[in-house]
Amino acid sequence: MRPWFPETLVQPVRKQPGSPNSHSPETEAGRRIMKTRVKICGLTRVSDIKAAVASGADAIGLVFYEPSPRAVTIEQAEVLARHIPAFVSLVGLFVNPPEAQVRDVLKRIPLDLLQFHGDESAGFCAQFERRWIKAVRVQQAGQIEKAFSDYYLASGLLVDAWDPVRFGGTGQSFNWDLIPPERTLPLILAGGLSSDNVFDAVKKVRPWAVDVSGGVEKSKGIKDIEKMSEFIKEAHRV
Ligand SMILES: O=C(O)c1ccccc1N[C@@H]1O[C@H](COP(=O)(O)O)[C@@H](O)[C@H]1O
Repeated sequence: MRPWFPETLVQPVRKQPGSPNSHSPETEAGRRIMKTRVKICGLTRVSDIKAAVASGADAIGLVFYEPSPRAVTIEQAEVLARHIPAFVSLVGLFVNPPEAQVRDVLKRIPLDLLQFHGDESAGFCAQFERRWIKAVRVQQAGQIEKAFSDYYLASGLLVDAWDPVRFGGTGQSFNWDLIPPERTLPLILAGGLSSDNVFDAVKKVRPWAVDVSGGVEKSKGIKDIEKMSEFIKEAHRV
């Protein structure tokens, strides 16, 4: 298994002969230099997008899954997308979508990344000529290792809590001990994160990025400016 690590993003640090790779996140140098990326998901208002960007969000997620209380229409998304500045990524979240739905959204919304949060196959995810990440709803040991292999063409693997009814956005966390330390793709940690636990989560899991929805809301689909700002501060404090 070829471990994934963004070596180009880490300042080269001279390595002592015989010491571990100084570019690894497990080393002191890696720890000092890595900044955990933050995605805020499920925004429905321009004012929330502006606040998330001003707080330092690296990515904004729009939900194209109708049963979600955070879902937006293509028309709403067109307006929201105009407020995403350069160097902030716009992510479109789908759950088991018909192929035509993804294509319709892509025709009108300048998405940087597709997030597939259902039971989509790797072949399905890879057909849109757009970078994509795959969510795994973690229930048992070994599932994440298998997903690293099944979805090796993804730009990242998102790990979220499993729920018998809902596909995500549940506000529930899961057992982080099930996350393997060896990773072949950038790992995005999600599920029940908030400013209360994101520091511990980043410290323990050392993810490439964190993704939050419910933990920074006032009510479903309505974000709380203070909570977003506090969340990003805490994620970067590690
Ligand atoms: O946000 C939603 O409504 C949603 C609906 C269906 C699938 C995924 C959804 N959101 C994603 O779920 C995780 C965890 O969210 P939370 O922080 O626990 O509320 C996150 O990756 C969202 O992008």
